[in-house]
Amino acid sequence: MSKIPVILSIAGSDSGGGAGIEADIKTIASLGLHPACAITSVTAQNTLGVRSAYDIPCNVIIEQVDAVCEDMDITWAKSGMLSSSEITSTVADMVKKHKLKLVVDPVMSAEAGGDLLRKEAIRTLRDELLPVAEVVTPNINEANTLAKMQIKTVEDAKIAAKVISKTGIKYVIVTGGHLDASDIIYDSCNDRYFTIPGTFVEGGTHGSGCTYSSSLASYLAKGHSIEEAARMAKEFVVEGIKGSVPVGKGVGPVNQLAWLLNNAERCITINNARDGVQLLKESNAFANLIPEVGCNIAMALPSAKSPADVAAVTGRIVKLKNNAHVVGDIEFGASSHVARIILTAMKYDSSFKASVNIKYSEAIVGICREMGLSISSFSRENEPSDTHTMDWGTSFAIETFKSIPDIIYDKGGIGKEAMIRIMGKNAIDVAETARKIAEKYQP
Ligand SMILES: Cc1ncc(COP(=O)(O)O)c(N)n1
Repeated sequence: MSKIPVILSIAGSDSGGGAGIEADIKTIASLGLHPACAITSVTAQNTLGVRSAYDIPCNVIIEQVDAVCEDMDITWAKSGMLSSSEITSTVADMVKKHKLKLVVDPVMSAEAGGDLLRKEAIRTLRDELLPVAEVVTPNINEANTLAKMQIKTVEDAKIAAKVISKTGIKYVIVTGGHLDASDIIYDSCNDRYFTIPGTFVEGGTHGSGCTYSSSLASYLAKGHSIEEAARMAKEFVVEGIKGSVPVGKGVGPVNQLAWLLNNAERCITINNARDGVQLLKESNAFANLIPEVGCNIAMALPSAKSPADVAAVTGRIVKLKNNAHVVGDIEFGASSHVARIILTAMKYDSSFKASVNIKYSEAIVGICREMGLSISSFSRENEPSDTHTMDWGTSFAIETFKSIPDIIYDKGGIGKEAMIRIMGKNAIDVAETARKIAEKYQP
């Protein structure tokens, strides 16, 4: 059995389940690593703010860290809420004792309101904890406090990162949720900066700092460079913010499982497209249905919004010596034509996530009719000038039929090959239909 890294989170508990230890455990587990934890404070908290906090006695924090470090092989840890100078100092001692590589999230207050750090502990954080840590991940407000600055621009954030690095820490990452959404990394060993670009996204952000720092520690534990880990951690948080669901009356919590679920959906979708392609490849007759321009089979993610969310064959499927020849791999964003057809159909019925285009002939349409498939069509001559043919044509055929038909065809136009599209719920279904049509077709 191969071992998986264990990440130790030394942080406070959020009874609301959005931030703190609860966020860290979900994040680390989602990334396939084992989360261990040492609780520093128990907060009575919800999405509206912190009601109270009970600090765990230092000896109990020490016992928790000793217990897991003496048993498990732990290299990377992260710290979150360390409310007092004593707790901060204790954690610094434990980091040294167990030779932990530490990512520090310098938690100071809860986003929804409530201080989580006593003022006098800021000095201990700066003087004792940062010198023994690897990375610190302040947001703009935290960077202002640590660097004693008022950051207004990305240039200011760079200066602040360098100021904070004077504590002796290797990397300072100023997260940019308040500036232009990019994150600034300062590497003090090599005196260089990296910028991780980003765009603002809508969604719940409670727990975003905790989620970022624990995903960063996880990616570092997996062996990624600081730049790679920071890019991937940002992506993890962005998916969590986009995927957040409101669970209270205040600031919505980041959904730490969104990244994992999206990944699972992507695997399911790619595998389905791959199985569909395999069916077409194995069919002896399918090559006879391949149009001059080639064909593609595509399968969309359930939440697909653009061709980037649709898996298809990168170089289409072409006819080569009477065989179906698959050119390239199956990837997201590989099709624009078939992807647009699916995206349009999904606006009417989101369960129709797949399509394959095949050659048009009256005989083939006749076979479809005999097979009992529902059929609709559009004519390129009627297309308004300001539209995209596949968006308009698919909509037209669906609206005339009053639901999504199995088959949408058009007879082509000047320089445009006539085409049939098979519509379906997944790539295996549409490939099966294509195979059955092919078996009945005598070219
Ligand atoms: C126990 C604990 N740790 C950290 C945070 C900060 O998270 P946020 O700033 O998103 O509220 C929190 N609210 N509670």
